[in-house]
Amino acid sequence: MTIHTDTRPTLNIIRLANGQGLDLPTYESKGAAGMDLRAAVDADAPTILQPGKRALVPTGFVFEIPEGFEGQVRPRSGLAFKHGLTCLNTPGTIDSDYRGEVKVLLINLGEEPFEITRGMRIAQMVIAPAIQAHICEISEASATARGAGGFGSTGV
Ligand SMILES: O=c1ccn([C@H]2C[C@H](O)[C@@H](COP(=O)(O)OP(=O)(O)OP(=O)(O)O)O2)c(=O)[nH]1
Ligand SMILES: [Mg+2]
Repeated sequence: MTIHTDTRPTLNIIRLANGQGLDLPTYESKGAAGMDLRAAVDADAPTILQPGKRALVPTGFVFEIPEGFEGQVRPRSGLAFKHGLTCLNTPGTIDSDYRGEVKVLLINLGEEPFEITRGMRIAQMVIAPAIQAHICEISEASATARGAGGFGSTGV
């Protein structure tokens, strides 16, 4: 017998005035890691992103990320592949104590202007565990086989 229990954390979200009528963020498949975020730009005034330019695109929602987790805002590969559209600060970090509107910092690395219309799925957000470390200054780092070797020190 299989006992199914829903162990997913709850994500409370608050719809803002500019989010009225927008679909909620959605997991587009059963196993999708990220929920797609939609552009809450004005329906009558799409954002035109010129090549090389960036824009902070509103999503229309406040997300109450559960304590012990973060939201990671990441690009959608289809938009990146087809149009060169990506998130400049990827992954964007949404703190669990942030109570402002989640926004997506998009940049057009393609050759053509890109039109961002209302409701367009512009990015995705992954909910991931995030722990805070106890930060403790000490005088000397402990010895390891790697030591200070990095940046290719183990070869190719
Ligand atoms: O893509 C992003 C990245 C951040 N944020 C919001 C949520 C996050 O909790 C807050 C702060 O982000 P971050 O710590 O990356 O920016 P900062 O430059 O360090 O700003 P702050 O001094 O406010 O922490 O901004 C977004 O809406 N979208
Ligand atoms: Mg910060």
